[in-house]
Amino acid sequence: MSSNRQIDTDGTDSQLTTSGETDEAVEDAWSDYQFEGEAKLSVEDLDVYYGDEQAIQSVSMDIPEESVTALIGPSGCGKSTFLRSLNRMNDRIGSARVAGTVEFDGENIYGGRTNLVELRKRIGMVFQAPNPFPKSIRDNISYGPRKHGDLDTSLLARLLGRDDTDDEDALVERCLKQAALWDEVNERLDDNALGLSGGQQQRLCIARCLAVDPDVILMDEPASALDPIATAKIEDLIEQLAADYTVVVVTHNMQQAARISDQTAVFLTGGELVEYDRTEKIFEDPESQRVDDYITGKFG
Ligand SMILES: Nc1ncnc2c1ncn2[C@@H]1O[C@H](COP(=O)(O)OP(=O)(O)OP(=O)(O)O)[C@@H](O)[C@H]1O
Repeated sequence: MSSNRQIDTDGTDSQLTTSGETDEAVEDAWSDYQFEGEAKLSVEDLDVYYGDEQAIQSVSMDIPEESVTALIGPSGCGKSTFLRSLNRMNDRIGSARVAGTVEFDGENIYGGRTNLVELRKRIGMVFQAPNPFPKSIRDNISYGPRKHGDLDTSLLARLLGRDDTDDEDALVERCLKQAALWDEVNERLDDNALGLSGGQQQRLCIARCLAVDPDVILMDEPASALDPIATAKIEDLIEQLAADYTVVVVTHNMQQAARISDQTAVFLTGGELVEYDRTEKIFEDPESQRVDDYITGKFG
């Protein structure tokens, strides 16, 4: 990383990097966020590499249960990589290599015994672009539980008197209500999901994620492709979900992080976690000068 020396107004000198960030030694205390209650996820010394490139550097942080944690930082600082490492989605990228531990309810998900299907059922994911299946609204919800063997509405099940159609109806209604979509779609559950608006499709994807009963929902910029009204609905929904679920959300939108999250982690260039604290503290009185510069728009 190249840099230019500059003299700050307080007389100290510092380095300006090519990204516009001022070089500053990161203090561990800035990311040692203390909270009441249990950590749902506990990350310790996490490094992620793509080939020889390191995208996440020695990140440690505890994520409290039943709350919203926002991950913010400039483009390319590793937010999505970090998010994907929380349910081992990086395993799907051939060049990705992960070191360190991520404990989920006290169990290291990178230990040898992890069942990835079960892990991703309990730690679900919602992506930037809504990606419903090209199936009916109902089938989008029941697909996961059917696949996991929790719902059976087949002819054989009917013949054997073990038909779960009533359970399926109840599940579809519960999930669509939880995702604040029921009132808009309950008359057309058998219509193709691709006929919904972008915002409705994203809420359907959230409902689909809820259908397999997760504990944690990871969201990667879930509203960035949506208009302001659809975005507001997703933001309200995220806040409501935090009553029952642990939500971790990557966002480029700092106002959004400030509105919806309980705690905010700021990643900066090179995949470092620079500061992690209550959202109010991060936005009103951060410890790091670099975080202050980023929040006030001096770079990023
Ligand atoms: N599949 C991949 N293969 C190789 N390098 C990758 C891959 N995904 C991400 N990277 C690299 O890892 C670094 C972190 O990327 P990542 O997408 O995690 O950052 P980000 O903060 O989420 O960025 P953005 O805000 O632009 O989405 C970048 O240098 C990126 O080029």
